Amino acid sequence: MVWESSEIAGRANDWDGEELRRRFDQRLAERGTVWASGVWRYKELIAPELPMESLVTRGEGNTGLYSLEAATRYAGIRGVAMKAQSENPSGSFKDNGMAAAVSHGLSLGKRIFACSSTGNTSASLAMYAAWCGGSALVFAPARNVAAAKLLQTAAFGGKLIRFDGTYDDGIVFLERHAEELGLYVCNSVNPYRIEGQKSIVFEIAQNLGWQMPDWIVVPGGALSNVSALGKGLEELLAFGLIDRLPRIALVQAEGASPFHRMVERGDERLVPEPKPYTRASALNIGNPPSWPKALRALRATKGLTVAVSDGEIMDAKRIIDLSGLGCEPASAATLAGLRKLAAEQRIDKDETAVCILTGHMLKDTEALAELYSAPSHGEKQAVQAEPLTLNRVRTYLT
Ligand SMILES: Cc1ncc(COP(=O)(O)O)c(C=O)c1O
Ligand SMILES: N[C@@H](CCOP(=O)(O)O)C(=O)O
Repeated sequence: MVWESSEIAGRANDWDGEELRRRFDQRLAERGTVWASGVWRYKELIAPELPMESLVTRGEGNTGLYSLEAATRYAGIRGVAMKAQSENPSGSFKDNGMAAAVSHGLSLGKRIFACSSTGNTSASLAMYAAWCGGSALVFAPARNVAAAKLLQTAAFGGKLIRFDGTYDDGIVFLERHAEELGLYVCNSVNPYRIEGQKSIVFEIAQNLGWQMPDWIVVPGGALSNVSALGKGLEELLAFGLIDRLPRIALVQAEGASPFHRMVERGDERLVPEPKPYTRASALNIGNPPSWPKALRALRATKGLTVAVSDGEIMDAKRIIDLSGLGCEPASAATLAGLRKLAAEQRIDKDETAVCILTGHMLKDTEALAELYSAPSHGEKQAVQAEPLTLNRVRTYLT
């Protein structure tokens, strides 16, 4: 069973917030056990019904929360911190939700897990499937995906089926055929993905001594993450673990922004984008399945949406990369969006924000090549085999 927020809130009396806080703090020290997982530490709020023996963990979560001076200056607000989900074992935020979905599948006796993916969901799924001795079947678009993510998926033993179409087409296929094929679907249409991903805001709250920033900024594609973070925040408040809700800012890429357009127009229904395209390939999604949940999250937190161009995304990525943290393009949409929202005075200069850095910089090596392989310091070719001389080195110090 998966609880809806209202049911969770209704059960708030079953657990005392103080007692939960004490347990969660105590479990931080339990290294080497399942409680050390940044997901299962919060089991009571994620999947209380799952038997302990079906819980899978690769030590997901426990990711860093970093204040970034350069990002703060770039956004032009009081303070910006980055929650580095890139530090997860497969290198993206997907691990938080995938640990929960695969554990639920195992509890039902499932062994063949499947997903449609632009590459991060599949890498995460393949990793957990391998870890628990199951197998992963992955549908991935033939174009506009980052090669490293699919190689990572294959390296974990995932079986890849590349197809002509987008993530959205893969989801439609799974909806039609998963049952007859005996596949356990681990996309974020699976509610356990959302339950697991809530732990990202649980960790932020715990990290900050149960005080929240003014804003949580998240990139949006399929809209699973914004839905999960909104649900998690509502639950933290219902259990008395935090005393006020931060607002959510959802950032989409202009070429794949059907949800932002819907919110901007005040529509009640999402009109899918048939040919989504953005350089931030993880966000190439035109028909996000979780849009009703995302709308709820936005309303509950008095949130807002914004769309940014690929140029703005890549510019913000440089700031994050050169700060020493690094991320893939989709994650940099957060900082690009924050800067735009501050410039438009929709976010106050005196406010603070935590951006969810969803994926590791090595996930998209094509983006790294685009941004950084250009010759620097007047050298014709950075990789040319020139002799190493003092004069040459000095040009790099100017
Ligand atoms: C790195 C990265 N960032 C952001 C997103 C978007 O998250 P969501 O699809 O949950 O909206 C994805 C893909 O889902 C992703 O892989
Ligand atoms: N970027 C995602 C696409 C969304 O997938 P889902 O896990 O929310 O279904 C990916 O990495 O595939």
